[in-house]
Amino acid sequence: METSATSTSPTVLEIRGLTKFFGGLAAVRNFDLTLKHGELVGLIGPNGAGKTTVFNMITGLYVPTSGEIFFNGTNIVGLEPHEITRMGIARTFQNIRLFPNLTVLDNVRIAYHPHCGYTLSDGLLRTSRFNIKEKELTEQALDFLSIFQLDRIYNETAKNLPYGEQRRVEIARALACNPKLLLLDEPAAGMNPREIIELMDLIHFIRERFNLTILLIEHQMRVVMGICEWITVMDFGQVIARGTPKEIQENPLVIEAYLGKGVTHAA
Ligand SMILES: Nc1ncnc2c1ncn2[C@@H]1O[C@H](COP(=O)(O)OP(=O)(O)OP(=O)(O)O)[C@@H](O)[C@H]1O
Repeated sequence: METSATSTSPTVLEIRGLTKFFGGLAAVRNFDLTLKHGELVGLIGPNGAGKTTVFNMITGLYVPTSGEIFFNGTNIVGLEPHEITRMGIARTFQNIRLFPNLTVLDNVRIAYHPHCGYTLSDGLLRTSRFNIKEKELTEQALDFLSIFQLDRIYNETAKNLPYGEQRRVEIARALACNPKLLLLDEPAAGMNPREIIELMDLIHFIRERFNLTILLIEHQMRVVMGICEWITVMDFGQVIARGTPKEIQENPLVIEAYLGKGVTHAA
């Protein structure tokens, strides 16, 4: 399978012994993962396996009970979500979290605002600096939208878009933060077959265009098996298998984890 990562690519993310308890429940236990620059890796497992909890710990929404998460060599455990975003980790959510009543353009412009270059008082007083910077921001956001072929619908209200386009806007907004690592949480959920094919092309495209490393949670096996170079499988909070898509499809522990729970689309 085509990959932009090689065995000598630098390590972007290294997770060691990551554990999260909610009361007596070990949602994630002793989780390890290493991502090399440019890799596209899948994280799969039955419902409740602990995948989103891993994402929530990487992005600082949950503080791990124990364990370490190194991003480009820095342990990011204990940092605030906005600090982690600023360091270069972006994510999308299982349920799309756009601002439904804002336009496509404004949804993306928001991602640029921490770097907008004007102060609150500039904004309140509508100074010339505010006007110049806002114009620059709009042009930058429109250029960015054109990369995703979303410029033609820049003025549409987000909630009125078809599901697949909302996902594209959400991915564009995540990339506007200029991340080095992108975490995608079930991007194909709710998509029709045509949207799924477009999504697979988009994920390949953004990896190359933005020189990204991507970690993907996905229940749609067609997507995971079709685009990921490596897959890690979780069940009941623990890693039960790692390997290539082919190895994972043939792994008896994986088949049992899925079939045992009545999910028949794993193989
Ligand atoms: N904030 C929380 N408080 C208590 N329990 C939680 C919390 N978040 C997750 N859990 C529990 O942790 C376990 C793992 O949940 P998680 O959402 O990480 O699974 P998942 O693999 O992402 O599942 P799915 O594929 O259904 O999204 C589940 O039993 C879940 O109920």
